[in-house]
Formats: sequence, structure tokens, C-alpha cells
Amino acid sequence: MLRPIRGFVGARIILILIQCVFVLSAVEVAATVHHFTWEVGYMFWAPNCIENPVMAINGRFPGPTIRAKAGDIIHFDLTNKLSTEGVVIHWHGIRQIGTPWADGTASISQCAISPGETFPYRFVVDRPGTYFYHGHFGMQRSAGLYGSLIIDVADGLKEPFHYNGELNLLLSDWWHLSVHKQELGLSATPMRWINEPNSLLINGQGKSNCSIAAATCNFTELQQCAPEVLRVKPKQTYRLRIASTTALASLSVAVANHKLVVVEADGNYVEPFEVDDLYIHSGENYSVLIKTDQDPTKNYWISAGVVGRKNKTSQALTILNYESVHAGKLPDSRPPDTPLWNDTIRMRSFVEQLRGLNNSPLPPPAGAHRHIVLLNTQNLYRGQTKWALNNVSLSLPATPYLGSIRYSLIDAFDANVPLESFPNDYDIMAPAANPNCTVSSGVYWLQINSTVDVILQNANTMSANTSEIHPWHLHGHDFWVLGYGDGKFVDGVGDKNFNLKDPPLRNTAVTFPYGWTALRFVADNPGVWAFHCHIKPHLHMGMGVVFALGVERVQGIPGQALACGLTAKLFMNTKF
Ligand SMILES: O=C1O[C@H]([C@@H](O)CO)C(O)=C1O
Repeated sequence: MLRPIRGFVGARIILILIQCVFVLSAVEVAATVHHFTWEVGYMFWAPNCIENPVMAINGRFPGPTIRAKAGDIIHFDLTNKLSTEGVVIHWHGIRQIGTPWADGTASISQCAISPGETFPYRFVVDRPGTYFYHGHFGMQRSAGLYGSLIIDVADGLKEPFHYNGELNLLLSDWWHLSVHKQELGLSATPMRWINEPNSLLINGQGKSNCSIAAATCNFTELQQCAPEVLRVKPKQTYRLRIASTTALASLSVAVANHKLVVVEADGNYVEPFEVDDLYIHSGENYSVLIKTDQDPTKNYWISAGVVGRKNKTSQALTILNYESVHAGKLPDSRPPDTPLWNDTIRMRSFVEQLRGLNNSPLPPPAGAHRHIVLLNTQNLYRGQTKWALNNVSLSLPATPYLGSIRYSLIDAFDANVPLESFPNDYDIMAPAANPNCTVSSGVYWLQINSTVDVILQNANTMSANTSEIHPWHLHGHDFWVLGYGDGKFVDGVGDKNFNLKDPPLRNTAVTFPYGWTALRFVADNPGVWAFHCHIKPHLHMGMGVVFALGVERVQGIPGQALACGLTAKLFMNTKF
């Protein structure tokens, strides 16, 4: 008779214990919520010692560095204090799983925030890594709207490598020509190109005469442009987090006398490999480890120089300062030389060394449901210079896609679906016989959870014997980089060499002149996502496409994201 009662009591005790464990673990895993109140406005600032208007966040350029742990929730209330421009901020590398409306892409995920208004960005940073944030409206990134976003591993977890300290390098390029003049010039007929940057900046600072006459470069003065000194202790391992938010420049980064061991690319761990210098293109992020094992009575140059385009800009320099040495003591050797700007073979061999770390997720091996080939060409549209994919140059609509697709407002954008390939006889090695393209806001519709292969096919520009580098960035997803090739991609040949064994996962990958790059991703994040060249003027000239998938599943779009164009009309009488 007692047995069932004992059993019942025992079960109750076990239940209470389970509940306790559950409550405890719930407390342990409860995500931290970080609240940030940000104001974006212009200020006068002299990033390269010459004063210009700069976009700042809470009066700071670059914007504040955000630091959180994987799994944390971030709340940004972003108030637009620009008197006459809209603004948005994109959290580059954060996939926005379940929150596509927080991706911060004007005309795609949300309406630009009007002057005086506040937008609530709320999202989870689900994965550790080195990221950054930046403006994604017009040319605002080039005006200085950016900062670092660093996500540490969740409590109780460890990185797969060891280091004693961290240094942060946020790289950018800087023009004296105002972004408004840049933007107007790019849309003018004929186009006025922005030309090469006046300076390269490390953490927003780029004293311009350092590399010309290094001996005159004072590293200890308090100037807005004085390079930030990076102080280290000898005989330690440091993690350098390097992110490039350049508008145009591809860069080579080196630390004199020190080897770099690459361990992370775009928030994904890679099989470590050692290099003398690191190639980094716009939109890319890396972590490298360095050992401070050199003569501790000296300082060493850290340099970033332009590659990929004919170099007309001085290197950005700063100092790796061994702590017992005066920060102002200049290194007694020259800064590392930037590799030849057009050594594509060396540049490609760098990215080909990137391999996913053991146990990284692998691409579905069975092949893709969808195979999209995107030929990128430089074109003309009514005399304006454009960039196009399969002869279509992207023009963003007045009503952001996420809202218009979610609420079936099909008149909000071009119903024509863009092409999935280009004519077989197109000669990628020469300027197009007919340079004219069309302009469209059409989208690529992807089946939710389908596997998509994209071949990025590079080609000649409108000038003979010229083909340029383009770093392509995907929003909302990472992709596997399956391979690179020269010339035209041939179906059944190029794919024979796809790396399905250990391809790196990332969100930005480069196409080399006259070559192709093959990517695979699983379209599993409902939303509308941009996929575009991260070179700011190129996106402005139409070099991007838009992917839409599973939008009917999207929940919780804040009213402010819909308060423009046709969605505003639809909700005119609705209380948000
Ligand atoms: O889009 C571009 O335009 C110029 C040049 O092709 C025409 O001036 C250039 O270098 C680009 O990258």
C-alpha cells in the first residue's frame, strides 16, 4: 500500500529537483539585454588632420565599439539628428535570425529613419566573432557612419585558440570630397568618378604625412588624426581583430617583424594558417594572432596599404608599442612594403588558404536546388555609368521590400524577375559590344530552406583590358566559398573542383579580375536580403541583387519600418 505513495512522493521530489535545475539553468542562460541610446549627427572632425564634416554617433567618430556575448540581446534606440537626411544602421555579419526588419538596409528591410525620429533595433547576437556596423543608405558609410561590433563567446565556452590580449583595427578610407559631391558625381551624366581615397584610416585616424616622412610623425600628440598606439607586453599572444569598412580600397595589412596567424573570418573559425601580411577587402573581417616575441626594446610598424587598384594613397600606419619602450619612439626599420597592387595570384592564394575549422558546418553535398550565375558588367543607362548583373542594374524602390512583400503590395517594385544567367557567347574578356543595360527593382524569389549556388562571374569593364575586384556581401546568411577560377565559369567543369570538404563559411567573398567565385548557401532565414558589391560607389551604381524568401513567416515588423511608401498608405489608419 505504501509503495505508490512513496513513489508519488519520490516523483514529486524529482519533479521539484528538475524544476529547481530548470530554474537555475534558466537563470544561468538568461540572455543579457544591452540597451543603447544613440544619436546620429554631423560634426566637424579631422580624421586625416584636415577638418571636414563627419557622421558621428553620440559625438564620436568612429562610433562606439559595441561588445556583447553570444546569445545576448541588443536594443539600440537610434535617433536621427541629421537635419535633412534619413538614416539607417546595418549590423554587418549579424544574420538577424527572426528579425529581418532590424537588418538596417534602407528600401530593403525598413524605411529610412526621418530626422528627429527614433528607430528601435532589437536583435540577438547569436554567434561570437568580429563584426562592425555601418550606415546603409546612400553614401553615408563613406561619411564615417561606422564602428566595431565584437561578440565574445558565451559564458562557459572557449574559443578554439588561446590569446592573452586583444587589439582592434577598424580600417576605412577617407576622401576630402564630400559624400554629397561623391553621390552627385556618381549619378551625373557623364559620371564623375570619386577617384582614389585621400587617406586610409586605422580606427578613424590617419595622419596623412606619416609614410612620406615617417620621422615627422608624432604618435603621442593629442590630435584627432594622430595614430592610436597599440600597446603590448612582450612574450604574449594577441588577437588582432581586423575589420574593413572601406568604401573602395582593398588593403594589405602587416605588422613588421611579426607573423600573422589567421584564425577567424567573418565570425567563423578557420583552420589556422600563417602569413606575413593579410589581404582584406571591403566588408571582410578577420582575427589574426600575433606573438610579441621580437626585441622588446623596439617599436614596430603596423601598416595598411592599397592593393587591387593602382595605388595612389599613402599607407596608414600605426605603432605596435612594446610596453617598456616610449610610445613615441619610431621603429628603426621601414614600414612593411605593400605587395604589388596587381598581384592577383598572390591575393587569390591568400583566400584559397582559408578552410573551415574542423567540425565547421559543411555545405549540403547533394548540390543545389538553384543555380544562379551573375555576370557583373559596367554599363550605361541613358548615358549614366552603371554596374549590372545579367544586364540589370539594381534601383531600389520607394517602399522597402520587406513590408511590400509581407503585405502583398506587388505594385511597389518591378514584377519582372531578373535573369539567372547570361548569353553563352558573351565575351568576358572585352568591353560589351552594346554597353547599355536596363534598370530594375525586381527580386530573386528563393524557396525557403533551399540550397542556392551563386556563381559570381567577373568581366571586362567599359574600358579595354580592365577588370576590377569586387567583394560581394550577403545579408541574413553566411555562404560557403566553394572555389575560385579564371575566365568564364563552365558548367560541369568549374564545379568539378568545388571544395565540399572544408570550405570556409563567410558573408563576404571577393571576385578577382576576369575570374569567377562560387558560393553556396541554404536560404533558411525568412526575409528580404541584399546581396551586393561592398564597394560603396558600385552599390550606388546598381551592383547588387535582392533575395526574398519565406516573407509570409516574418513577424513583428515595427511600425516605423513601414512608415513610408505604399505600406504607410496601407497603415495610414492603423494605430501602431
Ligand atoms: O565604377 C568605376 O568607375 C571607374 C572607372 O571605371 C570609370 O571612371 C572605376 O575605377 C570604377 O570602379
